[in-house]
Amino acid sequence: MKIFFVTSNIGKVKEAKAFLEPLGIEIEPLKISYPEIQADSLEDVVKFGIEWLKDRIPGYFFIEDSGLFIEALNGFPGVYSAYVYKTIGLDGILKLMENVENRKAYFRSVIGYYNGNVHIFTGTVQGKISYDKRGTHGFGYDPIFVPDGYEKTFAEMTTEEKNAISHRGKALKEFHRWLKENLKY
Ligand SMILES: O=c1[nH]c(=O)c2ncn([C@@H]3O[C@H](COP(=O)(O)OP(=O)(O)OP(=O)(O)O)[C@@H](O)[C@H]3O)c2[nH]1
Ligand SMILES: [Mg+2]
Repeated sequence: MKIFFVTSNIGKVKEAKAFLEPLGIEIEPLKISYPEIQADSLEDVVKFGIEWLKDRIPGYFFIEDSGLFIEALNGFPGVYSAYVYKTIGLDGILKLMENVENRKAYFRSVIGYYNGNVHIFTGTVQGKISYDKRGTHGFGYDPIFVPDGYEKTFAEMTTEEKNAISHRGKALKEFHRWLKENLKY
């Protein structure tokens, strides 16, 4: 089966393909930008996005909204992660975290799939903000995020290694489980 993935982020496409294509689900990326509302939760952003997109996409599709939530910053950048990444970037976050001992943070991913109805799948990974940027793989905040139980950042992992433990990997796993049960492919 083929599903559209509406996103402007090729890093997300790479991860979704690495996860779902070996399972027999073809992913076709569609770079259509949709409004991302200023909401309190990633779920609300995803639900609004689906409502806006559903009559514009020629088939079943999903979108994904994700964010980095830093404990010492009361959850910032959270739902604003993309904007903060584009403005102050990794150096800005490291600067905000200078002399901050509590490095705890988590990533959250919310996938919304539309097949006539909306289905939501989520994943979280706990970790820490590093003191400097490390690694060249991945995208976004990967060079400054160290998942719990590891010494290396997400950017020092291969796509497969990251998918096995990441927020998006967990959400994709839930999504795949649902597809298998409901489509019997
Ligand atoms: O280190 C990271 N590891 C990840 O696994 C990850 N996933 C998302 N992000 C960043 O968090 C923001 C999400 O915003 P976001 O969901 O709106 O994505 P986006 O705008 O890049 O693409 P899209 O909205 O077109 O799909 C963006 O700045 C992403 O770079 C990540 N950073
Ligand atoms: Mg976005």
